[in-house]
Amino acid sequence: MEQFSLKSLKGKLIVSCQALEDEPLHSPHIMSKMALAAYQGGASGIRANGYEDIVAIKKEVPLPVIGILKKEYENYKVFITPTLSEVEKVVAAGADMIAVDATSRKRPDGLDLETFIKEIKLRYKDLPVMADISTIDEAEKAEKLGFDCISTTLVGYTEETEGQKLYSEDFILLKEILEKIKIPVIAEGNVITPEMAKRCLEVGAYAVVVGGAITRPQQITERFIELIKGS
Ligand SMILES: CC(=O)N[C@H](C=O)[C@@H](O)[C@H](O)[C@H](O)COP(=O)(O)O
Repeated sequence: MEQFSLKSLKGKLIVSCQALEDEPLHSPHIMSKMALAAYQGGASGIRANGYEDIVAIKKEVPLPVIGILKKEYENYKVFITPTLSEVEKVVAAGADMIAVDATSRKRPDGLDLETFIKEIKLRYKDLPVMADISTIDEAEKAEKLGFDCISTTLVGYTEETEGQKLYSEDFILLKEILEKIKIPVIAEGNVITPEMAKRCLEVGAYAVVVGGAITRPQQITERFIELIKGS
């Protein structure tokens, strides 16, 4: 595959293919087939978690992979590619871009975000790095620190943004971030319908990531159940 360029994702759908250990579809083989299905459906990129899943997906589809490694450290809330050790594994797996937690929360290795991104850029000069954020302040900081793009992945998943959904008030937070940020802003998190994905792009998102609504059948089933119960 030719050298990855972020431009290939402009205006496009990225499908997140993830199943954690406690989920029924947890398996690199299954995730690689999910990625293949997403590819056949027209996805332009894949977001994937963990060394084995990334390796399997890279073998299965000719699409760029945004790699992460979710790891929980005791007493820390940061879990998406939290330290350089996880970064190293995601890069070794062959990810075309990596995504890391870029919130203002404390990191398990004690590095501040500035040192963390500097170190990543020093070690992997040409590797694009996506900042997973939850607030406008975090997006602004990430842009200043030299991240290549922003993703709204953590909106609603930090203390500060608890209860918030990306789609709240017709994507108001996304619009506010877009007003302030010049680097590409990717809409991600709780985009659960094709209409919502379209709306993200309409308001100016560079690309849109959809996960559970495509690749987590338990979530899809729950949505049906929620609607039909009581009928
Ligand atoms: C908060 C968190 O852990 N987000 C993760 C980040 O990689 C994934 O579990 C999500 O599936 C992904 O962000 C896409 O979002 P959604 O599945 O809502 O379309």
